[in-house]
Amino acid sequence: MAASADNYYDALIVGGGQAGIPLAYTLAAEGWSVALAEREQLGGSCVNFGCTPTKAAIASAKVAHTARRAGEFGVRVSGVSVDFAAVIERAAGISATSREGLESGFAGADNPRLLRGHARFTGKTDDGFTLDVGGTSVEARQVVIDTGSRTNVPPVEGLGEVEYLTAESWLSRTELPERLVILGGGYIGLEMAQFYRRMGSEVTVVIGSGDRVLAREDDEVSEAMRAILEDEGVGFLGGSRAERVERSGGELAVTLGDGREVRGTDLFVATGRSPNTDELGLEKIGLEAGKGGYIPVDERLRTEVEGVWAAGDVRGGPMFTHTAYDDFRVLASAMTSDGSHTTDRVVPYAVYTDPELGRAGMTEREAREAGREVEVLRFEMKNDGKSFEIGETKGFIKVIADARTEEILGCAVLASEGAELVHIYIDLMNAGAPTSVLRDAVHIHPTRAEAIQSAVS
Ligand SMILES: Cc1cc2nc3c(=O)[nH]c(=O)nc-3n(C[C@H](O)[C@H](O)[C@H](O)COP(=O)(O)OP(=O)(O)OC[C@H]3O[C@@H](n4cnc5c(N)ncnc54)[C@H](O)[C@@H]3O)c2cc1C
Ligand SMILES: NC(=O)c1ccc[n+]([C@@H]2O[C@H](COP(=O)([O-])OP(=O)(O)OC[C@H]3O[C@@H](n4cnc5c(N)ncnc54)[C@H](O)[C@@H]3O)[C@@H](O)[C@H]2O)c1
Repeated sequence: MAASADNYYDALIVGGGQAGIPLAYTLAAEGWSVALAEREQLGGSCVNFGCTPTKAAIASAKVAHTARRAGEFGVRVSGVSVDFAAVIERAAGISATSREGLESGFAGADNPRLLRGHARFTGKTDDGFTLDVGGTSVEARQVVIDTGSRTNVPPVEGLGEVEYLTAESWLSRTELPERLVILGGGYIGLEMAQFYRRMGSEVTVVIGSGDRVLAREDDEVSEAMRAILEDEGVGFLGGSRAERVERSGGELAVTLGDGREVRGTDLFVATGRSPNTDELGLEKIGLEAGKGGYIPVDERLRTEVEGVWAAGDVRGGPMFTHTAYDDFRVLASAMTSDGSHTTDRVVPYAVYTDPELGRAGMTEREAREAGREVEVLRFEMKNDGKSFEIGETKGFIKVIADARTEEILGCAVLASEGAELVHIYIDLMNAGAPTSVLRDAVHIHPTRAEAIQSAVS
């Protein structure tokens, strides 16, 4: 494919996120003329306010926590205190370094070319699409939508009149909230609850209509996670959504649907994410977003309009960096090769609390609902030698296996470094291997990988 005249491209990628950037380079290397439109910062949610800075901040929280526990290890550390502004500065710095790496890749490059500005469709041509990118008209034969998501602001009365933190804004708050109320008991709510608590804030999480944090997980996982955070002093209110917020004096009062009230100095809204598909001019090309604004795609990430593809958070389904990155591989395969790489995949994920929850596949509830005959295997981390020796005994491992074939259907590793350890199961799942492969293997002693083996032995 030949490079074309100015403002005409073989492919325009809308959004410089986790799928868009690698795809731009891959298509360009295949000889396509490629442009990537980005309205804010390269790297999207993950690099600029999501995975990268949250995990950097969580690392600071772990250091503070470990320093406070030093006495348990016979080490004297006196007067542990947190310089919150420095913690934020470190996290923001790590985020900036990652972003600058992406920026330098595009600097001065002609293919792929970086176009700055909001992109929206303006129409369809005989062999492609026209778009406006920050006031400039652009034409492309194929378009990939990778525009990510934003905080879903719930219909809570008074929310528009008060200041609140979100996933997008937390990095600009350099003063430690004294008493923080978090709306949402999902990934963001829990990770941030433990972070702020370890920094020194008083924290209350309003879970929402249900009573369980991480509502998709099995009851025992949700309950253990809540108990671990309660142990560190995080408060929870479940069973009712927040319905009204008011500021009076220096305080915020959050009223729940059942009349209960929780007060704090600050509010963090973490009630889910909405796809950035409402300002794309999809109607100009006859593409209709589905429920919740997500763009319906097939297993090769084709939308209903030929020549338009969607990747990452906007395509519905799992909203993670690693799934967005795998979407890039699906698209590269579909757009330039035989299309054999599809979204039929084992999807793992982790919640970066301490201990971490590493997860893959079905929960026990999902496996039973799917009619599978299951064997449930469980191992307590307190019974693992290495975990005992290093003082990281919280949590457990749960494996759901097919009772007949021993194939691993799902697993939950709620343990220190659980996000790393779970990969042993993930690789077996991808290989379609039975638990006997792990049972008969020799694992090094003492390691926590022994616990992964003990769970299935
Ligand atoms: C606080 C937080 C923590 C997270 N932690 C993790 C984690 O630990 N692990 C994990 O796997 N996932 C995590 N995620 C999720 C992960 O960040 C997202 O799933 C991932 O970034 C999605 O990638 P994407 O390519 O779909 O979109 P994004 O990376 O968000 O990229 C979309 C880009 O499109 C741009 N854009 C939008 N509309 C337009 C337009 N019209 N024109 C031009 N540009 C546009 C945006 O500015 C943005 O740069 C976290 C998310 C949050 C919010
Ligand atoms: N470690 C990770 O991989 C990671 C970390 C953070 C975010 N993410 C991604 O970001 C997405 C969004 O995370 P999230 O935590 O915002 O969403 P979530 O869907 O995980 O949780 C949303 C929570 O908000 C609650 N809620 C909804 N309305 C409410 C109201 N009015 N009052 C109180 N609570 C209310 C829900 O009951 C639920 O507990 C995740 O699905 C995930 O894909 C991933």
